[in-house]
Formats: sequence, C-alpha cells, structure tokens
Amino acid sequence: ATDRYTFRPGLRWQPEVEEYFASAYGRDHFARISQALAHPSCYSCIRVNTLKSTTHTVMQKLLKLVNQNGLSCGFNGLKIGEQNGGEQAHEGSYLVHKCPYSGLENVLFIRGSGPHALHYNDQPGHSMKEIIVSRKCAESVLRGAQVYVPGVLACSAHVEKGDKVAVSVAIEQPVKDSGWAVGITRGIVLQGLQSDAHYEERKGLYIGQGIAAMSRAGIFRVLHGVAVEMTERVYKLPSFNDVLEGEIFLQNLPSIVAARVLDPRPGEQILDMCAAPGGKTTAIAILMRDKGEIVALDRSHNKVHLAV
Ligand SMILES: C[S@@+](CC[C@H](N)C(=O)[O-])C[C@H]1O[C@@H](n2cnc3c(N)ncnc32)[C@H](O)[C@@H]1O
Repeated sequence: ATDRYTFRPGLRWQPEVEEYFASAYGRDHFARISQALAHPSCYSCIRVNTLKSTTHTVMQKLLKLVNQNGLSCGFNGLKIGEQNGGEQAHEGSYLVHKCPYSGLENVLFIRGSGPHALHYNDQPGHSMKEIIVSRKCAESVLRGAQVYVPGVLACSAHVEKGDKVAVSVAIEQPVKDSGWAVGITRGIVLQGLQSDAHYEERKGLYIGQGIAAMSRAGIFRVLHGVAVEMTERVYKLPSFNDVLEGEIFLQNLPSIVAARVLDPRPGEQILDMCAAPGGKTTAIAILMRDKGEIVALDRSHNKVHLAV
C-alpha cells in the first residue's frame, strides 16, 4: 500500500527524440531534465499591478492576510525569504521573496514545499476509495486548487459526500497507431481491485487525498462545482484565488518576461493576436501606464468573454 500511494511520475519520449537530446545534453543531464519536467513547480509567481499598488505593499498585505487569517490549502504561515530564494519553505508555511532580476521588480515568488510523503490509512486488504483526475486538473490541484467536477474521470463505487478519497492522475499512454490517450472513459467505476483495468497505472501517480464534496452519482450528474476538497497534496502551494483581486496576477515568469522584452511604451499601439485569457495584454497595458491602445484578439469566443 505504501508503494502504491506515492508520486513518482516520469516522462516517456519517442526513442529518436530521446536519443537526440541524450547525445546533445549527455545522458545524465538529460535524465535530470526529464525528471524535472515531470514534476510540478515548487513556486508560484505573482505579478503586481503597479498601477494600483507596489510590490512592497502587496508583500505586506500577503503577510498580513496569511498570518492573521490563513488562506486555503493548509496555507498557515508566510514569511519573507532570502532574495535568492534558495531557502526551503518549512512544512505548512511559505516564503515570499522579490524576483532578483533587474526590470522585474514587480514580480514576487511564493515558494511552497514538496514532495511530501502522504499517509493513507490503508489497511491491508482494504483499499481506500479513489478518484482519478485528468492531468490538467492535477496540475491545478498541485498549484493549490480543489478538484472540480469536470476534472474527474473515474471514481470508486459508493463514494458518498464526506468520504475520504485518494486522488491520482491519469497519464496519457501510447495507443497503438493513434498517438497518446488516457484510455479512461469518463464515469467508469473503480472497484479498488487489482483486477481493475487502471489499477496498476495509478501506482506512483497519487497527488493527494481529500474529502468528497458530493457523491459519486452527483459528480457525474452535475456540470460544475467542487468534487473533492483536498486535505493533503504531494506539493503544497498556496491558492491565490480571489486574493487581492486586481492588485495581483498569477502569471508564469516566461510570460512576464515576454511582455517586458516587447518593451511597450505609453502612447503606442499594440496588437496581441492570441490574447485570451489576457495575461500578457494586461502586463503590456501596465507597462504602457494605461496610455495607448491595445487590440487584443482571440479565436475563442468563450475565452474572450472570460477575459473581459
Ligand atoms: C496560450 S493561450 C495565450 C495566452 C495569452 N497570450 C496570455 O498571455 O494570457 C493561446 C491562445 O491562442 C488562441 N489562438 C490559437 N490560435 C489562434 C488563432 N489562429 N487566432 C487567434 N487566436 C488563436 C487560443 O484560443 C488561446 O486562447
């Protein structure tokens, strides 16, 4: 059981691609890169809206918010870390530090922790109830989100609201003659038996455990809502959902750098051709000090509505 509920993801490459990279980087170096790519990031990156606030003010507000009130996902402590970010976060607390690169003074890093060993109270011969989620859902969960209904692919029989469930991620597998697929039909029943179709696949791909927020029947009947409230995750990162809205944006560092490199100036006209959800558009607007014109386009109507 201990071996079963672990998180040991790996990447499989097409042999010719693997060979190419292994000879370019050297086998050991490439193995480390491959290993790192299979694991989630241990920090969140926040861009401060400098039209509304300052990096210092946001840092102080985050410290106050977290240390006085706490936030979701076991986020019960935040302190200012070293500028170089080398310091490890302690169990149950997070470190915030300013981005050390020049030109990116409006960027904050929040360092989480992991991987953590999870303790499932699995008795011999008695499996826990389980849920398999999509990879996209798992990526969000490891960034502090809960499991939402659309992300659930499969669930044990007889899961009721309030039940403790083990959450694992479905990984794409090579499918003969048709690329890669998860091979799970949404809604299938997991029996927790070794004879289950996806029993072996889940081993080493557990991302945490939580409490079912609805029954199995509910999960596959409704379209929206939280399916599982996570109580433990292999990687702990705070969720910034609805926190300091308008003052901060969660954005990956490369996206922030892209807008910075464009170096937009006040009064310019900018065309953003694949704009939704608008992360770089807003970054550009802020760099232009809200003066000028940005035409932001996207081919997806839904995403445009969400971005407005
Ligand atoms: C990775 S997202 C862009 C992220 C965005 N630039 C940001 O910083 O938040 C890619 C977007 O490109 C859009 N897209 C893809 N092909 C497109 C096309 N031919 N014309 C317009 N938008 C397109 C997709 O709908 C999607 O919203």
